[in-house]
Amino acid sequence: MEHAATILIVDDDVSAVRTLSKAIAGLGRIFFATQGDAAVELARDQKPDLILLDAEMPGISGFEVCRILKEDPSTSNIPVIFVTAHTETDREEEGLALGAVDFIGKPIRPAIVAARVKTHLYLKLAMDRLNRQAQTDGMTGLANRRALDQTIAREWQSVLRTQRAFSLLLLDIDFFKRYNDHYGHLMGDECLIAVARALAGCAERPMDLAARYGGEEFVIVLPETTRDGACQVATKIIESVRALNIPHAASELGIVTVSVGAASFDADSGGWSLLENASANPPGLKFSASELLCVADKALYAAKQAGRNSSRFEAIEARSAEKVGPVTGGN
Ligand SMILES: Nc1nc2c(ncn2[C@@H]2O[C@H](COP(=O)(O)OP(=O)(O)OP(=O)(O)O)[C@@H](O)[C@H]2O)c(=O)[nH]1
Repeated sequence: MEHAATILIVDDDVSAVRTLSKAIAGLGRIFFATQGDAAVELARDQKPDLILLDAEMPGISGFEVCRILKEDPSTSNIPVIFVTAHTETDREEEGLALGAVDFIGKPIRPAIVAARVKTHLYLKLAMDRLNRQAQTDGMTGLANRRALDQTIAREWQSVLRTQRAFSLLLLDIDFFKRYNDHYGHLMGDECLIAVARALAGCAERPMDLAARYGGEEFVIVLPETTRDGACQVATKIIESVRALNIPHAASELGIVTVSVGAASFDADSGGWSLLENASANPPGLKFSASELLCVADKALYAAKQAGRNSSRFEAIEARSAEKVGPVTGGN
């Protein structure tokens, strides 16, 4: 859902803040800072949709604020408009070279400020919408494969840096071909959407990510989660899908079920010893996040072999699947 735009005004002159606020009233929620360091903090915390930034301020200058924000991946996409009395060409060039989208001269002309802010807010919100769409699976609303790959790559870097546990679940709807054949593809799509909704409800922590991997396969990314935690989520997923109680006349189980393969990179799963063997140098590590996904795939295969509607965990080194949690009934 689209949120109301937020605009940060940064100027050490309070009367300028007031004039700018008046000029852009009605275009979004406005908040302000009168110093550069407070502006950086607010931008990181609030992620405004646009910043009107005074170029000359005591302490950290507006140019320096812009440089800091553009170097930080969490704030680099926030458009910055410089507002300054120094409108010489070389100053303007310098500001634009730092990544600002526009340059407005003082004294402030309210109609010009409002028009430019409107344009840049429109572009920012449109870009946000496109980015969201590019990361979302159109049918289920879950993260798509691109978002999944990006998340895994980012989290994997964090695992190597912090040596925090990391787990992946790979899951697949049981006998889904038969479901499509029996009920038709439209009902198949409805089933995928319902299962996806159940999965989203199981990935509860803010850092968890539920994604559609492709077809009727899904992946749950569980950062900072050990093998025990991953196995608990796997069990919860199986129970949640069973609780949907979607009839599946072409399955021996009578209802739609899923099988889950779990893999973890943590102290118990041999992950840390792999890191140590890489002579404390992560680039030397002969193991990658995609290999962890292969381990989860092996575990999923084992769950399918064992009769479906269940989860299996596979350790990195031993590569022998173990049953991770009893799933009662229907099996
Ligand atoms: N309706 C629908 N079906 C899809 C979609 N994506 C993949 N499928 C179907 O999912 C089915 C997957 O079949 P299989 O890979 O043989 O797996 P399965 O029948 O679930 O069998 P097991 O995984 O062994 O339990 C195929 O029939 C695909 O056509 C989709 O977006 N919508």
